[in-house]
Amino acid sequence: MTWLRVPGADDDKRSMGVLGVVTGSERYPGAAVLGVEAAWRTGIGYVRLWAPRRVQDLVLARRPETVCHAMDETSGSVDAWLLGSGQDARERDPALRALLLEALGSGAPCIVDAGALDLVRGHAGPTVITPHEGELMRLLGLRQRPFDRAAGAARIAAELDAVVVAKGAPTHVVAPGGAAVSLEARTHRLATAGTGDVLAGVLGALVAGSAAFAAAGDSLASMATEAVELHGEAAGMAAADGRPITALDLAEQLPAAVADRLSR
Ligand SMILES: NC(=O)C1=CN([C@@H]2O[C@H](COP(=O)(O)OP(=O)(O)OC[C@H]3O[C@@H](n4cnc5c(N)ncnc54)[C@H](OP(=O)(O)O)[C@@H]3O)[C@@H](O)[C@H]2O)[C@@H](O)CC1
Ligand SMILES: Nc1ncnc2c1ncn2[C@@H]1O[C@H](COP(=O)(O)OP(=O)(O)O)[C@@H](O)[C@H]1O
Repeated sequence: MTWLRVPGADDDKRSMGVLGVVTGSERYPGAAVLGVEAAWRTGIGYVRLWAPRRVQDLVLARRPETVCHAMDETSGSVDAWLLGSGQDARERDPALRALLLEALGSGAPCIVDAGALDLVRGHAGPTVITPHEGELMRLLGLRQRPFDRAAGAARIAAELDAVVVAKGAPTHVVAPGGAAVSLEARTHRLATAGTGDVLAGVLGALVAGSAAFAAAGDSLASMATEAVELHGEAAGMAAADGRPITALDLAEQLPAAVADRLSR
């Protein structure tokens, strides 16, 4: 079973999924580059990015096929939203807040990361959140380690009615109803900055590509599981022979990981 889409004669760029992305900031522009790169490399048809000009310029330098919008442009049509990577809620301006709330309230599927996690309670559509351990602690109101990440993820999934991807080693994917899987990546070389931003982009591509025919419920947890698997497989390829990897190395291996999965 795979959520990866292979285009056919009847497909076009829009039918392959339109992902709306609101990520990056003046402080963390690179997170937008990484997420957008990962979405393209996973096989999405169309990526639309809302971001400050500097972030747009950096994304376009790497991925000129991305369609960029100013923060005050109306949202238009997207199949799914990717929100929050490379943002800090404490530094959020009113335009960004309005855009995030509009996306979360739109009813479209949302992937919510990092600096948008504090707004997730306003979500109207099927939603996945991707907290790392520190972000999960914040959502749980915990101040001290150790704690049970799997149990914490299950509590938050039920409370928020959202799929939780609790990143780490292992990564726990928990559906709101409690169904859970734990996934070990092929390599611990993932312990490097920006690899979570890449995961969010992979997930965005899978959800946007699949939203037309499967929006909600268990499907979303299954998409999240496949995204974590693909991410771990691409990492294994990038880290062949134990070599160090950067987040972009990982993103560059995504097409090979996709092809490998489709050939099985
Ligand atoms: N190139 C770019 O643009 C990049 C941009 N990025 C963006 O940067 C933003 C900030 O994200 P962030 O993760 O660096 O810090 P933040 O969310 O403030 O949390 C830190 C607190 O959580 C805790 N903590 C516990 N476990 C942890 C874990 N596994 N990983 C990290 N922290 C963990 C830790 O506690 P400690 O372990 O120190 O006790 C600390 O208290 C975010 O928008 C992200 O998308 C990054 O993706 C990098 C590349
Ligand atoms: N030791 C490890 N072994 C395997 N995977 C890891 C390890 N440390 C981190 N990861 C994975 O790397 C990614 C890091 O994401 P995150 O903490 O959000 O970093 P960033 O915000 O810098 O992108 C997650 O997918 C996480 O599961």
